[in-house]
Amino acid sequence: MRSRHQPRDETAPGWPSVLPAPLGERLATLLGAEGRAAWLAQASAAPVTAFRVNTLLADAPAVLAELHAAGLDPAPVPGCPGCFTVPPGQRRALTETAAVAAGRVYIQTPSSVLAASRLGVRPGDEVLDLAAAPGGKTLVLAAALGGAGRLAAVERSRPRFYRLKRNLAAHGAGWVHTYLKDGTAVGRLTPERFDRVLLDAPCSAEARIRSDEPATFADWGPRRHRRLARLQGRLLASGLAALKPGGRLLYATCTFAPEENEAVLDTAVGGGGLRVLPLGELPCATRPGLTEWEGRRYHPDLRHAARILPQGPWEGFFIALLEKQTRISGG
Ligand SMILES: C[S@@+](CC[C@H](N)C(=O)[O-])C[C@H]1O[C@@H](n2cnc3c(N)ncnc32)[C@H](O)[C@@H]1O
Repeated sequence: MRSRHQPRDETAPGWPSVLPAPLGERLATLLGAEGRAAWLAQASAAPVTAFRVNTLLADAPAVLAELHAAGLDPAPVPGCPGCFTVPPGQRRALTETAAVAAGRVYIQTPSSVLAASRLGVRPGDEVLDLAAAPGGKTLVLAAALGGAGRLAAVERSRPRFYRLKRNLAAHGAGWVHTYLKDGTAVGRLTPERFDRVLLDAPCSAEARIRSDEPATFADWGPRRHRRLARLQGRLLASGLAALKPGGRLLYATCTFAPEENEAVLDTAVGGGGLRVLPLGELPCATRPGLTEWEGRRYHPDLRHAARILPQGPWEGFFIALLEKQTRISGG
């Protein structure tokens, strides 16, 4: 099947004609020529098999011993504690291990683990995961709570909500409070309640495009960016409303589109009362958030956001950490 986007190979040498040509042009601008090549390599190959040891049920040395005994060769992902990869030929064997079946291992890209970790959940926090299914990041947040605090996970899609519940139960996180709900309503229902909010927003998933799976890019284009940006903006406003003053919200997507990232954040940050916090040193290749795109200027602090570049075990991601300012009492 051909994409409805007309290929223009002459403007993007080496770009497969099956993929939308404007996507190739945008990725070159957003990620650089090398970043686009790395994206294309990931889009054209089977995904790297990475996993996280689920510390709610097991610890890394025991799990590694178990996997070695099963004939697997896990290798650590530098800078992502508890994350490992297995060689490409071992994906199936990994999925068939007792460690996966019993929930000691969760197959997940390190970028996803990194995103959830950068929210900085502390034991005792009240935490909200506003778009939670299937629950990979909820599990990271649950582990960070260390048995203290409260975690609420919201999901709008009914089938995905039940998948989330099953996943949490199977991974020792059945205690997480789950809500089948539209996340855009949560801020109004629970204003200023949470210390930490994760918004892993529904997005156009440009980092998950596979050149041999037309469904992953069939709808790609400006109309989809605009539609998703409206939803992302409403979810972000809701998440921020649910945040206590002084609390933090981590905004993440697995897409590169500025319309779904900086533009969404710029609207919120422009409203005042928010800081975009530096993310600190990241263990993977990144590009800073944009402060300008296609003639539109964004808040200068959005440079503190990061695009994780597709490279090795790292999938493309966008992350930004926001802090809601505490109110200054009037004199
Ligand atoms: C990127 S996925 C989340 C992945 C998840 N955080 C993880 O790491 O496993 C986005 C999720 O948001 C859900 N979603 C979409 N619109 C929503 C809404 N209005 N309220 C709550 N969830 C929504 C989607 O069904 C999808 O499950």
